[in-house]
Amino acid sequence: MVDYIAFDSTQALEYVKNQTNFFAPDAELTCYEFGDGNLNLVFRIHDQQQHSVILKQALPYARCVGESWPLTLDRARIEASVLIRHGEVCAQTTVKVLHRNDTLAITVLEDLGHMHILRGQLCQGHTYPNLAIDVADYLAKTSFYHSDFYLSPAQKKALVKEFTNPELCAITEDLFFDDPYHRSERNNYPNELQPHVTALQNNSNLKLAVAELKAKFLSSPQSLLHGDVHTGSIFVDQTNTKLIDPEFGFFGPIGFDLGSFIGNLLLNYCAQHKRAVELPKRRDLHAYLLNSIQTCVAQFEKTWLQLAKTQTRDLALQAPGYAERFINQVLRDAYGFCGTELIRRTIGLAHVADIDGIENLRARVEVQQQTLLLGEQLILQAPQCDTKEDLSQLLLSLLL
Ligand SMILES: Nc1ncnc2c1ncn2[C@@H]1O[C@H](COP(=O)(O)OP(=O)(O)O)[C@@H](O)[C@H]1O
Ligand SMILES: CSC[C@H]1O[C@H](OP(=O)(O)O)[C@H](O)[C@@H]1O
Repeated sequence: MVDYIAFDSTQALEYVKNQTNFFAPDAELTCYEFGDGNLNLVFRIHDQQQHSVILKQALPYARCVGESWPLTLDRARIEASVLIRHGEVCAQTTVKVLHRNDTLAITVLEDLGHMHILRGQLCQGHTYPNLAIDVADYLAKTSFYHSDFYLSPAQKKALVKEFTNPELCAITEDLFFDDPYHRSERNNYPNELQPHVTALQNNSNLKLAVAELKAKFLSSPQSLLHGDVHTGSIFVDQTNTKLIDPEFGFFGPIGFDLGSFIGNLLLNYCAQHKRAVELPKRRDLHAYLLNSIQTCVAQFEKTWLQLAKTQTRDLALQAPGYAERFINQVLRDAYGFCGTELIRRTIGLAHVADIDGIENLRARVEVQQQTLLLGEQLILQAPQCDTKEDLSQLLLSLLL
């Protein structure tokens, strides 16, 4: 067995040439690294006929920080395994794994280069008609089929063990639930925002509500999550949607993935206020984003309940009304987690291009104030909402 080494482009090319059979033996191959995420290397290897594959390799540290932030290579095993499992229940929206090598922390993936990363597209004002339904379908199927409703207790427990992901979960625990609410060296925001950050960090009701959400994240192994459903982890075109990058996957609260997704749509919604977008176009984008959130939540709930009605295997969980009660709580959780995504992307370590791309400082700070306030109110008020209609009303009232 070859020990781990971090590849350069030549080594990535040699690996694909010698250890896989994607290309003919005499193919003339080219390789380059183009990863732009926070954590890993991403290489594209292609021949002269436009056939290509992606080789993703984990580094023993977080790429965005460097060797001072060591990070487990096991994340490559988690990522490939989540993709395979999610692909088994929702192939249409999951990037295909073509090859894996857990020792080298390598996953070879289908190349989605003909599609686009959603975040950049939304920033440019492009819209995708199937996005909301596709993401809802992915979230409903992947979460239902890995939950206690479907798996036997023994299967579920074995999977919870297989997908224990302590180091990556610790990043989420720190960045979502701790750093923004305390002084932390990792926090990152302009001085102009300090009064708002101070108010947020002194809000004891907010901290209590965040504690509830963190406790849920720490100890609710409801299903196998993607763990990082932001708009930079979604490839889109006018017909298809593909999720990538589930290295933060673990058994956690189902609402976390849905909340992260709608949080990222809302970050873009708020940023559109200050982009150089003319009013009619901005209204259209806002309507599209709001409609996508509502459609995604409604479709997620509908698909989940249909699956629960027809495919629940656990006897007690078949009790009439239980699935409805369960999914209602998942939606409340989702809006709360959505609030934590809004806040951590505004003042925490990892920002989003939607906001950071606004060049004018005053305009950017105004958007940051809005995302902080929206996040705060969602976290505080979602637990009081009884139905998805109440949650939707809450969101609409906060966006007025
Ligand atoms: N299957 C793929 N096809 C094409 N490009 C990809 C693929 N997977 C990743 N990429 C590119 O690499 C970038 C970083 O990938 P990502 O999985 O998000 O890395 P990280 O884990 O470091 O965040 C993506 O933004 C995208 O541009
Ligand atoms: C130091 S990890 C910060 C942040 O990065 C991850 O996103 P990605 O790897 O897709 O860029 C994840 O959201 C983490 O919270």
